[in-house]
Amino acid sequence: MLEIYYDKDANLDLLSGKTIAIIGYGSQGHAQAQNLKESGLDVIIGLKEGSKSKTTAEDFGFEVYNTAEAAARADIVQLLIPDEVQSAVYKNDIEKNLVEGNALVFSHGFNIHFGQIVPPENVDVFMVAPKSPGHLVRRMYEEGRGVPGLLAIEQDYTGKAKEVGLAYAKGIGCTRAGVIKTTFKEETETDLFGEQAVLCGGTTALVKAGFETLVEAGYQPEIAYFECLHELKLIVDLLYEGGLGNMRYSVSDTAQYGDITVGPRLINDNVKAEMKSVLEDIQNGKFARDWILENRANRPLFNALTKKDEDSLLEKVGKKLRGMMSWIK
Ligand SMILES: NC(=O)C1=CN([C@@H]2O[C@H](COP(=O)(O)OP(=O)(O)OC[C@H]3O[C@@H](n4cnc5c(N)ncnc54)[C@H](OP(=O)(O)O)[C@@H]3O)[C@@H](O)[C@H]2O)C=CC1
Ligand SMILES: CC[C@](O)(C(C)=O)C(=O)O
Repeated sequence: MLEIYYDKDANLDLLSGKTIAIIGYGSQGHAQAQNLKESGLDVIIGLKEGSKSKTTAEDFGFEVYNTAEAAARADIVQLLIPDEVQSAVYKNDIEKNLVEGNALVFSHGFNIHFGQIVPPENVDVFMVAPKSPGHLVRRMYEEGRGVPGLLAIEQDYTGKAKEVGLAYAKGIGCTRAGVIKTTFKEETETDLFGEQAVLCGGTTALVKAGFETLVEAGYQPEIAYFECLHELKLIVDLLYEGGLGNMRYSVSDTAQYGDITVGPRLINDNVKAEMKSVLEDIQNGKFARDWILENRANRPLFNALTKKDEDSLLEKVGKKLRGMMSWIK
């Protein structure tokens, strides 16, 4: 049954007098730390020796410690470093500094769900996962808005993990938009599926295929870029604001006819069967194993495929055209 929580359901006072260590000051780390601080909470930052993020965190007024010391000083330790390094950092710096009744927090369930981190039984383990890139977690909070989030409780040693988790979600602004209760398994599998099949992988593959089809047919790359990438943002804004109906209200009837008759020719039963297979690889641990091994091998596939896209005509044309639009950072 759906459990969804808003500001009125969360009590920030549960976090007063507690020190929250944010480990990592990247996309999620800077956003969650800054939002929590502006929500009136006591936040410190934990970083590795020689971290590039140290000065940025200090410039915002944070006290920065090495990872182990930050964990030792905190009641609540939120791991916001990349998933692929969390297990080693946890083993080296965090595990020995957790004491009874502390909370270990995540924003994605990968390492708990796939057994890469096994916390002691005498701490709370929960997840507050914003459904948004970190920079928008921050921007929306600053604008008095918020992004939705998910809350999952893996261990409730203190008996207060859910209330503390909701307070944390309120501190970063997620209860303004709605926080849904889930499990580590559901968050991990749906998040990986979403980023692979739709949000990142599905979208970039669709954009590239559309751009290449037009360019290979002899059309100007700049027009193909505006059509297949630039305008996508404007269409997605309409979907975000009011669903399919809102987008279809704003586009021409000609576009809507093409949308409803031609879209399903492309995203057809074969694509859905492939999506199912992608989901199975997530559920059976194949994707997790591949990603862990890819990192142990120093990312040969990750680097080669990223470089190929960086060198593509789509990226070169986009850079040139965006350079003419001063409002795009
Ligand atoms: N990115 C996002 O928007 C989202 C992320 N998440 C989850 O949030 C968590 C954090 O992800 P994200 O914010 O993308 O992470 P980032 O890649 O942005 O994290 C960068 C930070 O981690 C530090 N770091 C990098 N490598 C190491 C290391 N080996 N040891 C110690 N510190 C290190 C960096 O230090 P330095 O500056 O020195 O390099 C920097 O402070 C993950 O669990 C992710 O799945 C969940 C929802 C969305
Ligand atoms: C879509 C990518 C994401 O899952 C996110 C921003 O929510 C991520 O892990 O970065």
